[in-house]
Amino acid sequence: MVPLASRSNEDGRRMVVRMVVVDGMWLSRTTGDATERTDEGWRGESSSAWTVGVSVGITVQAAEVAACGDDALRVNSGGAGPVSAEWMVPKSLWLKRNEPEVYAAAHFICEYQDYMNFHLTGRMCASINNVSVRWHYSAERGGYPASLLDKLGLGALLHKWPKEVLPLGARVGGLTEAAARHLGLPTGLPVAQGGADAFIGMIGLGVLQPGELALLTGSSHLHLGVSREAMHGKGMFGSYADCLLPGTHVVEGGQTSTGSVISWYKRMLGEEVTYDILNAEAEAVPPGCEGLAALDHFQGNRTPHTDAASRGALVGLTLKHTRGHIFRALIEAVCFGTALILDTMRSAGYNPKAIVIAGGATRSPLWLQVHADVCGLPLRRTRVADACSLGSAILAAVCAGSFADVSTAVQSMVHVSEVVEPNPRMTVTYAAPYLAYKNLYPALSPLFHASNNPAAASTLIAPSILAGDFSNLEGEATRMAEAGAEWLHVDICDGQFCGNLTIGAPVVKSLRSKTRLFLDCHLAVMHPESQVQQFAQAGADQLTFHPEAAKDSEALAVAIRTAGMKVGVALQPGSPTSVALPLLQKGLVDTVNVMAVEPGFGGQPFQEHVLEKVRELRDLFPSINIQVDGGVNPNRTAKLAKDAGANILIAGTSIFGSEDPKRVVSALKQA
Ligand SMILES: O=C(CO)[C@@H](O)[C@H](O)COP(=O)(O)O
Repeated sequence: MVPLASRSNEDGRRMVVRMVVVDGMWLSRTTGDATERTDEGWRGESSSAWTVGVSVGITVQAAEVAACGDDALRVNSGGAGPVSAEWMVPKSLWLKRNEPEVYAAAHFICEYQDYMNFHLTGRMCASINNVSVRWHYSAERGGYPASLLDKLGLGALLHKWPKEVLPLGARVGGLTEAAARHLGLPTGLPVAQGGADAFIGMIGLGVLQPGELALLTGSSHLHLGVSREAMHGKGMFGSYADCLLPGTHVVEGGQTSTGSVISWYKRMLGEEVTYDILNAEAEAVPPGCEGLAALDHFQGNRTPHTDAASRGALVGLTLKHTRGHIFRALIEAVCFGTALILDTMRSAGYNPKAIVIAGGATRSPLWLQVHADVCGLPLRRTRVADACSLGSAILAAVCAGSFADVSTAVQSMVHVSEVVEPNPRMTVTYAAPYLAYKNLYPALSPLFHASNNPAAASTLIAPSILAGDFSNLEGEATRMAEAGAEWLHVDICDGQFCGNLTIGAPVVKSLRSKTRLFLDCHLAVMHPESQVQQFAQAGADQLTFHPEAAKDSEALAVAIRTAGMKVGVALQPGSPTSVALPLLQKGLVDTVNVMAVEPGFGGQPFQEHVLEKVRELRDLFPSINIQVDGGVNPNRTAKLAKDAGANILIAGTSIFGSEDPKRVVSALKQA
């Protein structure tokens, strides 16, 4: 008998957590009463399983992982993040936080694929592909990411993750008797190590050489390029060392909605309108669609902007545009999105020379040609359209000994069927519409973010609780709600960034349970990145920080948004707007807090020079929230702030100091 960590069930029966399985989107655990290890593996059946949806809570842990700043996060957009909630480390962190007993008792934590291999062969091992791509593993840096795990308090994972990591096509083992019986296959049949579908698709497309890029198309586009060197950069994922073949690296980009946008449009037009009709109409439309541009972000953008709130758009419509124009504009937008991903990879040092394409987009000659022309690169198609299945067959053939290695097998089993050459003249023609496409996201992004905030158009009042009675915060919050305020402004001061020491996340958590007001938490603190998770868990609605105090403002803004809060950026009276502009231009900010007093204390005089910043910001960003904070009163300064363009007024003394806060809130709104 092998002793395993165990605990008791409610009914007193001993329950053994044998392993926790990280599947693509979920977490499951398998438990069993039998603990005997035999030559065939663990004896005993799974007796229960649970699953946890990614959306439920792992996003909070994903943001926490992204914010920890470890060097292993270079594969996440060069360290700028985010980290996907589907990846191993955030899921493990979720488990530790939410199911600490299961985490502690788990003997193995692994991928579903490792779990299947374990049941097929009795051997617990991981795939080099999964661990380099989704577990922050790097053979050249010592394997599993020990320092990242250490920072997150997850050091124990090093003993729970599989000890062995096998290359693609390696023999995991032979089918156990039980597995062979279950599957109706011979005992001992070799089981080959595999990996994530799209990466195995690279093998099926024969994309193994540096400079080659696989474009896997379907409802979304995935761009996977092979590189000789490691390279990391903003706006792309990877590179992942050895995830395909030893000694090479893979860079990753992606578009969330591509084929899905095309099929959405066709669906809208009814069944009688076929793709052949639409392709013919689109072919008759000149490149650039006579000024009609589209944005393909119907379900957000994966790279390079990594913005789940971004949305699709059609811009430049006139009465001359036809359904063929719109169809072509959508096709072009998807291709421009791919070109932008390739340009982003180029700026990180990766220079693709050829694209090998698979999937639905290959069925439209027009779409193929636009891809080639816009990207200025030849597109190769291969004989077997299902690249992922062929890739698996290649790995099986290598494992069975039919070929010496993956490269040799690819030479025999993958065949190019067609090369679509770019037309250099068309590549030049597309330069202007491509530029128009690139300008769409920065121009529209504030709208997409503001559309989450329908109240942005009218004046909102945010009483600053700093002027309230701290011995009765529930009563003060209720008083402000009754007075007609929509938000409650909470100043978090650490005694270092500013002179006062106020309150932190635990108090916000208590307030959250007592009020439905929008909790607008202003971090006037050093190291704001360390506070994101606490405030998300406390129930803050918006988290505002001072860029000067942040290690990486962009990463912080992404982490706040990923954690489910609105992003605020605060400018002290002496801070220029340039401190916030890069974040605003990238659409990462919901609210700018223009402080009219020094942070830390209420009751200071209003500094009128800050109004110039409000005017400048309102001109540049018509849809964002602009707050003016401090010294705001109904007599004079509220009107100055509103005339300059503020739509949220933060006022402490004038509201809490009044015997009739309702009258003051109403006067501030009407100022
Ligand atoms: O952020 C601050 C101070 O740090 C402000 O929120 C003030 O607390 C506003 O209060 P009054 O100036 O209206 O008293």
